[in-house]
Amino acid sequence: MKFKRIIVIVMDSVGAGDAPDAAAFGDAGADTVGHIDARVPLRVPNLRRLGWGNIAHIHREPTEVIGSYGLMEEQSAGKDTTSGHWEFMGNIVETPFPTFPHAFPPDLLQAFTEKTGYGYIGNEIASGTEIIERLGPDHFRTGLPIIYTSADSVFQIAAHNDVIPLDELYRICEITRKEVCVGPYEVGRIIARPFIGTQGHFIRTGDRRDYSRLPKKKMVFSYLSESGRFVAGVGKIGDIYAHIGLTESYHTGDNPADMKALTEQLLAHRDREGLLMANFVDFDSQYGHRRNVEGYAACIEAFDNMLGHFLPLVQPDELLMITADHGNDPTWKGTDHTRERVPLVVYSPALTEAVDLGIRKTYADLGQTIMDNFSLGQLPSGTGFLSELR
Ligand SMILES: O=P(O)(O)O[C@H]1O[C@H](CO)[C@@H](O)[C@H]1O
Ligand SMILES: [Mn+2]
Ligand SMILES: [Mn+2]
Repeated sequence: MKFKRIIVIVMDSVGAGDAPDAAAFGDAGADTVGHIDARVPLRVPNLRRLGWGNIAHIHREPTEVIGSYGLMEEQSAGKDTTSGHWEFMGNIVETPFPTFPHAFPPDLLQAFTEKTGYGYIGNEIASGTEIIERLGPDHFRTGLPIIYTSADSVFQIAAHNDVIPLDELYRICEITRKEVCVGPYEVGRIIARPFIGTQGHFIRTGDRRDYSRLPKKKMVFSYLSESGRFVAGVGKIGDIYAHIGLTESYHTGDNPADMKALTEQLLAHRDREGLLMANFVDFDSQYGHRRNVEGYAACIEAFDNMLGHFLPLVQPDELLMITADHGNDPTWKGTDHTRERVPLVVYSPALTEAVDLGIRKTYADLGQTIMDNFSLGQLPSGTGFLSELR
């Protein structure tokens, strides 16, 4: 069976239990959904209907399953958003992007100052909400951007909108992307982290921007758009794929805005063939990194509720796939991502059986399924599951 449109939703960081290689990442035993459900039994009737009860470690509830379901393992040498998303679309990241466990070296910071004209404060491994509160007074006093990183390959630049206007922050990030973080310092992403509010009550805004490094391998988006299909990204998708191969991009601020844009774009593309892909980032940025179990649980339940309104819109010539890019167990040590298998559920009203898709050996199986659906050939990695669907 083939479909006219494929819809991919990435629940950012919603992992389903430690991957076989989790120990190498210090994450043996991590389980984002399982540990949340153990603390806050999840009410997720729609995800259950799609098969979540068979793949995530959640409490039992009698449910009629109408979706096909499986787990996917990441092959890429990294557990960040970029490597996960690129692998979905056929680009396994073999050489890890550079990380800075001791913060950024002096020559890199010197280049930052020379190229952008700005000094900096910070230069730490930090959690973004914590560092802006701690360095807020310094930031206002000096007018300098706050620079920090994490276990991920990221160069994050935070600034209050009243200290460095948004356009200026974006300009600094663009220069950092093109001229500072180059060569051995070519990080996965430069991230603009604008915030507003007053000391003790700072709020990071939805104007965050991710500046991805350029992928060196061709991915599914390009095959699709070169064959005349539309490729519409919602949320961070455009940024994550460095805006390559997309025909349209709809940047959003939060999960409800993602669902609104996704719904609007689905309805707007009913006469076309192509791909609609959305990243829902709140799970990760608002709750996973903050190690907020209750908030994470509520966010999953709110997503499930929105999904309940979205599912009836999906037509028989459309295929919906819902997955995640890595874990971020809110009960785990630290504040970073966790190496986990990710859940995969697949739904179309045209399908009549709930098929167990098993444990997929690479996220690229998702992209190869899209390639097969549109007869676009074979990616360097990935085994499509289109022919397994019933
Ligand atoms: O603590 P905050 O600023 O949310 O940063 C987090 O967000 C980054 C990108 O997902 C991660 O690398 C992690 O550092
Ligand atoms: Mn992510
Ligand atoms: Mn993250």
